[in-house]
Amino acid sequence: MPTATKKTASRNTAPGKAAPRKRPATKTATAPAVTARAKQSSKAAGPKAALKTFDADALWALARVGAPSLSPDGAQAVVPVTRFDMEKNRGATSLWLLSTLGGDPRPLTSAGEKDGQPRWSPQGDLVAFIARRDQEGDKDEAPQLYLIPPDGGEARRVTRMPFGVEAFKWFPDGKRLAFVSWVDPALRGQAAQAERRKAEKDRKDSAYVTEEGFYRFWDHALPMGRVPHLHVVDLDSGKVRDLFEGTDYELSRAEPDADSFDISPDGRRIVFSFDPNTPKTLEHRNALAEIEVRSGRAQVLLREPAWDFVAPVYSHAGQHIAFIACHQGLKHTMPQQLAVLDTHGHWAVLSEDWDQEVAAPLRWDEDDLGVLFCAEERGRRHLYRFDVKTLHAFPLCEGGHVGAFALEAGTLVVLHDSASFPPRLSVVDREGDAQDQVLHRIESFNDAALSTLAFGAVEERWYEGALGEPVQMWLYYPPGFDPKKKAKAPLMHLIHGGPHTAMGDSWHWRWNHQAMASAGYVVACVNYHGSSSFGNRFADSITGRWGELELEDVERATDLLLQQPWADPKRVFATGGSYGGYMVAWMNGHVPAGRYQAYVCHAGCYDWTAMFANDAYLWHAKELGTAYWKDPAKVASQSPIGYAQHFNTPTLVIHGQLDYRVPDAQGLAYYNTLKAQGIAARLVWFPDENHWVMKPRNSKLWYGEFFDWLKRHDGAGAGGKRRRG
Ligand SMILES: CSCC[C@H](NC=O)C(=O)N[C@@H](Cc1ccccc1)C(=O)O
Repeated sequence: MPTATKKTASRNTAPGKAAPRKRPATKTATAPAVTARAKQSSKAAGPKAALKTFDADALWALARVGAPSLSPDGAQAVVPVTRFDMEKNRGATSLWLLSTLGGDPRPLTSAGEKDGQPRWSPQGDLVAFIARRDQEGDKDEAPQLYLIPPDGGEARRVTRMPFGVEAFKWFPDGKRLAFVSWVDPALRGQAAQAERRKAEKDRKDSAYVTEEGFYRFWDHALPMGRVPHLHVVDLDSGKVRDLFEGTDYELSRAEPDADSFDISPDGRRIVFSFDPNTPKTLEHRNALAEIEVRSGRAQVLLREPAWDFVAPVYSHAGQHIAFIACHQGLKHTMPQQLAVLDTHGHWAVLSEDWDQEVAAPLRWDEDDLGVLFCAEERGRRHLYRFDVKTLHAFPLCEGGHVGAFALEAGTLVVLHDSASFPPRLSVVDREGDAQDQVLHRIESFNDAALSTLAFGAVEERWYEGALGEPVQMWLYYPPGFDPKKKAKAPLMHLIHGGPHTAMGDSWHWRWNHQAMASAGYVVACVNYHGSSSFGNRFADSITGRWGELELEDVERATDLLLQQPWADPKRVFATGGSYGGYMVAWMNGHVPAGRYQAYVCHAGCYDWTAMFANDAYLWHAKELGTAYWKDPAKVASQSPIGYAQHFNTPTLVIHGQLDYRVPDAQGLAYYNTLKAQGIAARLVWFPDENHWVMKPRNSKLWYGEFFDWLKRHDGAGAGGKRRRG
């Protein structure tokens, strides 16, 4: 399994359409030198050892490999690796060094610390990373920047930012770092910020008071009165300068990361994306500005009210800036496109004729004639090189799912996963023909564990969905599934969120398809109308009529699957998270009793009017086609709450209190409504989880509750009847 040389997923062709364009097959080659660690472990597993069931424990026992950074010569990669301890209910991230030529991995920092976002210095002599450490009795109150030589030694703390460090990049001279920290924009100097930090800490009252339109995000309140500024630290002196001090500039308040700015190759300028509007909202369109590092003078490079501009990166020659442009003024679902700005202020969208969404980060190829980025395509995610002259996108590495990449001195490394293996690192062989794409594995952190586990087959299917249009569905089968066997198999829809996301041949740490299939279910993931990766028309098709086409797509899939001889009509379930949770609540109000034996609704959207309490309240109004005060009936007609009188199916409702994307009142209102009507329902409410369940023990409980609920309603009883809770 871990060193598979072929794709696990088979595919059929979209009905009424030409076969998907021919693309190179991905092959995975064994790394030039297999590590001793991998050798030992596969020996321990033994060729005939019985394979174990892939369950929550096995899922959490796997190492989680993060995005790589390459040494300037491309010979080594540094990566964060997180391991969890179910017993202790926590994880630890440490940094590992991997040779891109083959060889044993080497720990750079020791486990027990949360060391993240490693970046190799341009000279190759240091690795910088962000950590919160207790070093020689000196404990960080917030994450700080650290440096460590790649050949070992102690890590050195380089910042003591009162409010911590979020993200950073190296200056080309290797002597400075640019980084993000949230500060009070009214104050000057680090001492004043430190005072402010103390005042925040000593505060005895606790109210959050604001006049901002954007004040909470995902699972946290934004700092009151503080905003993200770009800073520079000089590594020799430790001196820190706030580049935005005394200006109105700030980076995005929605988790500003290292993609929101870039340093010019001569180190003199920094380009960044910012929201030029006041007050800020999550829905504003960003502009691009550039700051001269020495003088601190900033100027707006590009601002177009109808466009959102993010993720700028300089070309190697410094003559061009590639960035992501999204024409939201035209339509809020417009795709993110690749654009380039030159030194004369001319800019152009390059990927206009390419019906795929460009994802950050962007990276100029070494010849400055192409830009590398990842993009989804029909339930997969590939790494592309977009040629800026021919405007042609060429896949450099096909997923599965390519999550991240790094390029240095001709060495291209990808972090990629599939339905059958978690994220792993490989070197992409760029020599030769793409038809014969070869990946060289450079680590084997999970190979031993995976070799002891049973995984089922994965299949891509196309069928005629709503509007008579082709719809893609992925089927994950239980290990050893034999369609010819007499015993019937239960069927489970796993409905994705978004709605503008997609499920496919990828690994999922929270809703793991294989873990669900391993429990005996044939898991169906329908990429319903509205899903991303099938072009803008498909994504936009549900605007103003949420629920309608998606339901038809799911229902048609159920019809199709129930025709299979192996399908057990008494054990049909639908589960989903977030927008997928919305879908199962919608199904409860629209599908006749008995069709599905039970639902699981995780963090589901239930009432689009009350959803105005969430952090993205302006976004769903656009998706629904109106705001509730303008056309309450239209909003109600797209809300499951409007169909409560038709609810009929037992439902497990799960929600986290720290969920600001879909506030837990949504789940509680749904649960209370089911209870009030005497419909079987169970609530799993986490006081310490957000939109996702992130803690090992909570996740294990989640899987247990999930499967118990389906088992309890698996058709032996009164399918279709209302059941008393
Ligand atoms: C700028 S907000 C993006 C919302 C995002 N959708 C992506 O397609 C999302 O978080 N979706 C939630 C569900 C949701 C839908 C509408 C409003 C709030 C939440 C999800 O499914 O994860």
